[in-house]
Formats: sequence, structure tokens, C-alpha cells
Amino acid sequence: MNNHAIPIITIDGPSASGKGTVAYLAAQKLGFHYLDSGALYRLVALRALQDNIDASDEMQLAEIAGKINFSFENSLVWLDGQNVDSAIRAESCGEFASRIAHFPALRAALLQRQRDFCRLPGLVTDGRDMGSVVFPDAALKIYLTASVEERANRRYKQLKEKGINASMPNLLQMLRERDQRDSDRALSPLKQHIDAQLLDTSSLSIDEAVKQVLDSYAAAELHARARTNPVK
Ligand SMILES: Nc1ncnc2c1ncn2[C@@H]1O[C@H](COP(=O)(O)OP(=O)(O)O)[C@@H](O)[C@H]1O
Ligand SMILES: Nc1ccn([C@H]2C[C@H](O)[C@@H](COP(=O)(O)OP(=O)(O)O)O2)c(=O)n1
Repeated sequence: MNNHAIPIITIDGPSASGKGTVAYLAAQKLGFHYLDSGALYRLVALRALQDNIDASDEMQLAEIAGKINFSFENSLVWLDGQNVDSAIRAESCGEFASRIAHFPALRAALLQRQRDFCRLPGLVTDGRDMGSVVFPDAALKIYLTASVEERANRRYKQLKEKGINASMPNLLQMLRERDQRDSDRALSPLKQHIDAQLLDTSSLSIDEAVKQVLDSYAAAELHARARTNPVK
């Protein structure tokens, strides 16, 4: 379970909002560990696609989630010792991940594996349910978003930089469908929870978004300290 002595910042939000970029940079600045929880769902999706597992086979998917042998090293994602970073970043893999992410047994199998990333001196993590389910005691919870047009634009540029062809109308449609699927599921849906601070980055640069997270964290820390050591 979460340990109050270990500070955690959770950054949840929709696809291509910049969660991963902002969470990673905030973790670097603070010297904290970083967990990209979406990568775990993508790893399960990739292995299922490789093994021809049906998207409706909850038990097999949960078994994969409990067993897959992965690591995050040198800013890359490894599966059974193979670099699968590009493979899991494909839109098709993200889409499959979103289609299987509603299964309770799959989410349960990933729960402790995600919590195991919580280590001193702290953790910054991004996903859909980091603040609501996986780390409910986080020191700071952010709901990071941007307009769907801006997100499609960001994803388009990101894919282009990697030499991957994409069309804006297709990306817009895929993002809308993924948002809807991730928000409509019964278990751990994508939504801004009451205790999460909204950070709309539609007109913010990456540096400005990171600064806002760090400022909010400093304020949350001050507040927590004042509560534990009230001035007499
Ligand atoms: N505030 C921002 N302004 C402009 N581009 C951004 C911003 N935040 C992120 N990006 C870019 O958008 C793309 C998607 O970001 P990413 O972190 O992969 O999103 P997510 O993890 O939410 O899917 C990346 O190329 C990233 O550099
Ligand atoms: N904590 C999480 C993280 C991801 N998921 C699911 C739902 C998402 O559409 C997919 C892929 O997530 P990921 O964060 O990698 O996707 P984006 O980078 O935001 O496009 O996995 C989830 O259900 N819960």
C-alpha cells in the first residue's frame, strides 16, 4: 500500500495531453522515480497481439499482466530483454490497450506491480487512475488535459518526428474514440476527480506546464507541513 513517508505526484488525463512528458520532467527536477502506467497496459496489449490473444479473453489477458517480464531502462521499455519502445508507442497498440483496460482482472493484476514503483525519495506517475485508485494518498494529484485539437496536433508532430505518417482527421477521430472509451468504462474511468487539480495545457509550453506542477507540489508540501506542525 501507499506509504505516507514517500511523496507521490499523480498526473492523470487523456491521450496526448502531455502527461508523460510533464511527469517525466517533473520527476527529473525533483530527483524522483517515474512510472508511465500506460506503458504497462501497452505491454500487455503488445504481448496479447503477438500471441493472438482475443481482446475479449479477460483471464488470459490478466495472466499476461501478472507474468510479463518488463523493465524501464535508459528511457526505453523492455519486454523479455527486448527493446519494445517503438512497438508499444504505435497508435494501434495504444488503441488495443484502451480496449482491454476495462477488465477488472487485468487491472487487479497490474495494481501491485504499479505500487511497487513507489520508492524513496518519491514518485511521479501518469495514467488514468493513478490518483483515484493506485495511489489515493498521493501528495499532489493533477488532471492534465488540453483541447482535443491541440492534442491531435501534438500527437501528429510527435509521430512525424519519429518518421511515422499520420493524418490529422484520423488522429482526431482516434483520440475522440479513445477518450470516450476510457471515460465510459465502469472501472477506473478517465475523469477529473474531486481532489485533483485541473491543469489545462492547451496554451502552455512544456516548461510552463512542468513549472505549474512543481509550484503546486511546493504549495502542497507547505500546506502538509503546516498541518503537521501548526504554529502555536
Ligand atoms: N504543453 C505542451 N505544449 C506543446 N507540446 C507538448 C506539451 N506537452 C506535451 N507536448 C508534446 O505532445 C506530445 C504528446 O505528449 P505525451 O507526453 O506523449 O502525452 P501523453 O503521455 O499524455 O500521451 C509530445 O511530443 C510532447 O512533447
Ligand atoms: N492508468 C492507466 C493507464 C493507461 N490505461 C489504458 C487506457 C489508455 O487508452 C491506454 C494507453 O495509455 P497511455 O497512457 O499509454 O496512452 P496515451 O499516451 O495517453 O495515449 O491504456 C488505463 O486504463 N489506465
